[in-house]
Amino acid sequence: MSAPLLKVTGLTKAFGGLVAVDKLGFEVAPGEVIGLVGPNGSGKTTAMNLISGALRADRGSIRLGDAELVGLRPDRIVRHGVARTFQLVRVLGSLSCADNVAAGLAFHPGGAFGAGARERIDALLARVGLGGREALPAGELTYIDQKRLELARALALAPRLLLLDEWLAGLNPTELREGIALIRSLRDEGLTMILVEHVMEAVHALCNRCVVMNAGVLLADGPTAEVLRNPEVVRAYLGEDVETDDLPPPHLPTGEAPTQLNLDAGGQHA
Ligand SMILES: Nc1ncnc2c1ncn2[C@@H]1O[C@H](COP(=O)(O)OP(=O)(O)OP(=O)(O)O)[C@@H](O)[C@H]1O
Repeated sequence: MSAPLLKVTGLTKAFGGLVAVDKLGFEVAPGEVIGLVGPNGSGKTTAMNLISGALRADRGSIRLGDAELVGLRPDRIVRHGVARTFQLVRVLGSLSCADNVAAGLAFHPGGAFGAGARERIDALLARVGLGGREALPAGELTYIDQKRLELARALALAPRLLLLDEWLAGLNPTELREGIALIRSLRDEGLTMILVEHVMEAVHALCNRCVVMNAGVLLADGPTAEVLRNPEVVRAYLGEDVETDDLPPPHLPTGEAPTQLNLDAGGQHA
């Protein structure tokens, strides 16, 4: 494997007595797209927040290339090349779609402003399927289109590492297919990504490798199909009393309704 782009070591974050991320370690190679998966509350979003600097680690190291990110402010981490989307979309609702993307471009290392940014904004909006909506206030977009806009804003930062927190959640089957195709096109261009995702169809389609967390700790790290078949991983998702022979196949034909392994559904496979 080539030198990792991202190397996380001993990463730890507690909220009071709850250790949300506990000595987490994993690597991501340049151009790799990994799935960061695990049951609800296992620490995935906290790990993303630590990498993007929204939260400060108690201990451990996050290296992006030669740079140590722990201790840096989020805006510094952006300048090192980390961009993200949020589990609950955060767009600037009163600003136009174009201005939302312009806000991302302004933080791009080297910056891009005014007329010079116009072409890039239009291209980014078209890229995520929002061509022609430049002037529309972001708050008037549907939730799914706000997700697209948030992705365009993240891409405006020209990231080296893109963190997508459940970007494909809540899409209908057609939107999911489009969403997967869009992420795949970014992957084909060599963008390194971490996908926190419960939609297993997307994980199988996009991630060669998965890192699985459970109760803050790393449970498994390996090829996607193998890891998601791992009985320990299955038990973590579905509970101790599940017969692993009864499990759904690790791969679904494209076009089926999205499969979600989700403990919110009372331990059911929803
Ligand atoms: N700011 C916070 N303050 C206190 N506890 C928190 C905070 N953020 C997360 N937690 C707790 O840390 C644990 C891990 O949460 P986290 O959101 O990282 O899990 P997750 O794997 O992303 O879950 P989900 O799949 O449901 O999004 C949970 O028990 C959660 O309640």
